[in-house]
Amino acid sequence: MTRGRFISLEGGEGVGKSTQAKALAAALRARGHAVVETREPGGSEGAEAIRRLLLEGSADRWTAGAEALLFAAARADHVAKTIRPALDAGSWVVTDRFLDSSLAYQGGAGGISIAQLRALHEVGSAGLLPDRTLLLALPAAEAARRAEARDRGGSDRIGGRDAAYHARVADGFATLAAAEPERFRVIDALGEADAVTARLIATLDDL
Ligand SMILES: Nc1ncnc2c1ncn2[C@@H]1O[C@H](COP(=O)(O)OP(=O)(O)OP(=O)(O)O)[C@@H](O)[C@H]1O
Ligand SMILES: Cc1cn([C@H]2C[C@H](O)[C@@H](COP(=O)(O)O)O2)c(=O)[nH]c1=O
Repeated sequence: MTRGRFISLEGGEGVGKSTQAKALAAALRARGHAVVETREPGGSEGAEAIRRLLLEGSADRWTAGAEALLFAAARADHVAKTIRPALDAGSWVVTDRFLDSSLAYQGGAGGISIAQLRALHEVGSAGLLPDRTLLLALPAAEAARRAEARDRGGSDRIGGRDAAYHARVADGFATLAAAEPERFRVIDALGEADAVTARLIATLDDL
């Protein structure tokens, strides 16, 4: 059995990852692939329970270190219970966020070192990386407009952090993409959703 392909969608709040994860999974299925569509934090029973701990409650519920550990623990369960079994069965896996979200949010924006976050990922998930990471790029004002129209002021613990935090997240993603051009593709997320999906699909030809 040929191992499946592992694709992650990344980017800040409101850039269209969830919309595009669904559309990309549908487009891959239409091409005859078995596809598992998943998300982080979450994607397995244990990780969905940790998601609630991470995204609900007061802003100061966790220290920065505890938050990083919880994301790594959720990812370890997600990888063991959902991602690796699907890849081993030959399915494509499309995930809405993965390790790079921890590197950009808890690392670039939150102050935990990238080396420590990668070490946690090594312990929890044996360092598994996507075959391709699609970073959706959108001007901050448009991303905020879309997120606001969707959430109507009711954002979660992390989405509700201030604009300076989210600007550091965006810078963190850009730095990660520049450092790993083989794995990352930066996709213009402006325009109609269908046009964005076509851009995403075009970056997967070699896989
Ligand atoms: N190409 C698009 N043009 C206009 N609106 C869009 C487009 N893609 C998605 N949206 C809308 O923007 C909002 C945010 O999209 P979505 O939830 O997919 O983003 P996200 O990156 O997953 O956000 P978050 O990380 O905050 O959950 C949704 O209301 C969605 O319907
Ligand atoms: C995986 C991951 C996520 N986050 C943050 C990013 C968002 O604010 C939330 C998830 O919400 P979404 O609507 O499902 O995108 O969690 C993070 O800070 N670190 C991570 O590793």
